[in-house]
Amino acid sequence: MTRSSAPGKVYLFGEHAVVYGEPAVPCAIERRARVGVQRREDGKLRVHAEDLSLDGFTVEYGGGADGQPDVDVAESLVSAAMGYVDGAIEQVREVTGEEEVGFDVTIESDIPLGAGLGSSAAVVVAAIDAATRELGVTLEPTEIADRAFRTEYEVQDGQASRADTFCSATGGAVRVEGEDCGSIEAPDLPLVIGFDGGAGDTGELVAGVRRLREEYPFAADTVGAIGDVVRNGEDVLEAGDLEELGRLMNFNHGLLSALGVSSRSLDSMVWAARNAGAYGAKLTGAGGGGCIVALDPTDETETALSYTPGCEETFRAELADEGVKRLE
Ligand SMILES: Nc1ncnc2c1ncn2[C@@H]1O[C@H](COP(=O)(O)OP(=O)(O)O)[C@@H](O)[C@H]1O
Ligand SMILES: C[C@@](O)(CCOP(=O)(O)O)CC(=O)O
Ligand SMILES: [Mg+2]
Repeated sequence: MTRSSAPGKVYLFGEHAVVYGEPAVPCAIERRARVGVQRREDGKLRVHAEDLSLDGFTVEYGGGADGQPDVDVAESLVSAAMGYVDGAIEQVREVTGEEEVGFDVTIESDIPLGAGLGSSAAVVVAAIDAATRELGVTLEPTEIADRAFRTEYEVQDGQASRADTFCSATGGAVRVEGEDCGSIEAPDLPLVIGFDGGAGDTGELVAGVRRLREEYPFAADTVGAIGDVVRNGEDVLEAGDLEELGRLMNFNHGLLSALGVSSRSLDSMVWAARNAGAYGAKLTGAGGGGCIVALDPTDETETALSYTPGCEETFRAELADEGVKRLE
């Protein structure tokens, strides 16, 4: 068994707009997905994902008579849930040249699913690293990031940026603009997360923004305005000015809201954080439901969020300096 872990992330700025070539700044956080992989001689792929919202299930497929998963839930649910792992293993087969190889894959994750903390990228990055090493191939984090991006790109129907996967593979704070990905310096950020217990469908939400952008020139301008906020934010981040950083995060949230990707519970949590004195707060990731990120060095935001209807969980997030990690 070969095991790897990879971190989730929050977006300080730039989600959605990054899909259209604007810059974005995600930061890796110490919540990880751990993936264990063991080679199988029969060419099948068997995935055990305890934490998946499908109630902990095991699927076996790839070598069966009809190639269908052997599991007693709707096919569409399984393919939605399995797309990322399946895609990661396809990348491993391609890069190692072992086209017929099978694996037992076990996934454990502290990252809520579909909540904007990048669980998909963390699972894909950790799976690619563990499975390639299981076959005796060690890839550089940038190569893992690239392969993981291709997986997200396919699962999200050709609508994905390199931001989540690069951030998860390399760790720390990163800046992504199109194919340009690099690490940046970030001060110690007092990140507080609020989670509404729900999830959004990344593919659907990205497609919704794309439609708006095609239909309304001012929606395209809104995407461009997010890019301007990010460009401003980069300088402010370098200067370590948390108050201004918070103001820009608030602005970024408003623009995302205009693009239709916020929700009632995300907005409630954002306002609870602001009223509690946070420097700023915004949704993180694809939106539709899931998590917000706020900046607050005091306990006020966490306390306020714990009393906010619609907020199921709140916690402080530490920046993860390390990206993909090789375990034992
Ligand atoms: N613990 C896990 N086990 C198996 N698959 C997972 C796990 N966590 C996430 N995934 C995959 O990632 C998908 C969620 O990704 P996505 O919709 O992009 O949201 P996010 O990346 O914000 O968490 C899940 O539907 C599933 O396919
Ligand atoms: C909306 C988007 O910018 C970020 C999605 O983040 P997440 O999967 O919700 O964590 C899509 C992308 O960059 O691929
Ligand atoms: Mg994702």
